[in-house]
Amino acid sequence: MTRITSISLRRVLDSRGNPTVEADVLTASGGFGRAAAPSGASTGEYEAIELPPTEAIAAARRHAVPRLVDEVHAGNQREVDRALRGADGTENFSEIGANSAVAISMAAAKAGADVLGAPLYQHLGGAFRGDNFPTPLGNVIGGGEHAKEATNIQEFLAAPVGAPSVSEAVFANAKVHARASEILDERGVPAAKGDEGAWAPAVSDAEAFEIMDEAVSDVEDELGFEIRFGLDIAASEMFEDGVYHYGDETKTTDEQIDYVAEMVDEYDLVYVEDPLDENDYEGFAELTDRVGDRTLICGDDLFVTNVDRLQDGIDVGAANSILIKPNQIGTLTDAFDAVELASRNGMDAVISHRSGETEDTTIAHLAVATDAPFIKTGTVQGERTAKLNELIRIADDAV
Ligand SMILES: C=C(OP(=O)(O)O)C(=O)O
Ligand SMILES: [Mg+2]
Repeated sequence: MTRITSISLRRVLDSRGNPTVEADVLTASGGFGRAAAPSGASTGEYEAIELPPTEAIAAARRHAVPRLVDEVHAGNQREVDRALRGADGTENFSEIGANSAVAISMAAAKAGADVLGAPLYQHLGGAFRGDNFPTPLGNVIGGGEHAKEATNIQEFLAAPVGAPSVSEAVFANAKVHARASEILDERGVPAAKGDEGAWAPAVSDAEAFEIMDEAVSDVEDELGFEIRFGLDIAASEMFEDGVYHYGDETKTTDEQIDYVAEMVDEYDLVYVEDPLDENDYEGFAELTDRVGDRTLICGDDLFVTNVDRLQDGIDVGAANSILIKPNQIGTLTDAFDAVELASRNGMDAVISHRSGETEDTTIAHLAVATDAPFIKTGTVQGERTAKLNELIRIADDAV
């Protein structure tokens, strides 16, 4: 029933105005799935390879489509993803591009769900999923690779951990985003927006901490449930010549660990992603040892959704959570394997968007299917609200 009968690939626009790969998958019984690849700006050194979309599409048509059409079943995700890996033949999808691979992998999952008449999260996660919902981590203030002349730290993320429902959490983040804008106005600081819709003011990191703290407290008081915040430091982007660069200032690794540990305690941070360089497993382990009992230390560029890198991290105690971005590794199967390895080792798996996105909503379903404690998918802006609104629909049983 779910035998794949056709795959179409095309270039569509992403949120930065760049082309990306979109895939349509059709099955023998009329099942249909469509998905598009996202794209990172602060990419990890060890991510699977994103090819220019025209090349990725041509290579996938030549190598992958013949191995999939009439050969595999969209309902059998491992079969689909094994065929994609076989067609590519490299470790990092450098032949067909992780962008083509992930678009086909996700479109096949949707086609499989369509045949079953089930929501994607149920197809991916089973009948026992859908009672728990991830807390959205909302990017409110940011800079780094996502905006020029703004904070050094890439993302300041609101985390409405006490929200009674996913819908109230989503609206709480939007209120924190709006309140941050008012505080910036009060301080006379103009702010454009970065790639993910976060405010990108020309303020120091110290001032951004203060603004975030105030915005979160104000909205917490107004709504009456706990809201905390977290960070994506994206430290690999700051690391050069053995030190971390904060504008004109630098920090050694020991100073960086002390700084992050101090911020965790001063601001009661609930989440810290990539506090250290992507090659510094030891530094991650030291920081996790110091503050991992009271916050999530999450590896994004560190693990790149890759089970081998995750296993290396588990072996030395680096981080207590992993960020899952399907396009970092190329298929849903690989992403699920990373989630499973993490959870078998007592680590949380946080599902994430990329800074370049489309209206695709797969990650909302993935977060529910994997019982993720958090999903990182922005706060406002159409390509971000697409996922947040889908979460609201999933909770409402309206997908
Ligand atoms: C979402 C992120 O940014 P990008 O997609 O640019 O890697 C991130 O670093 O977590
Ligand atoms: Mg990151």
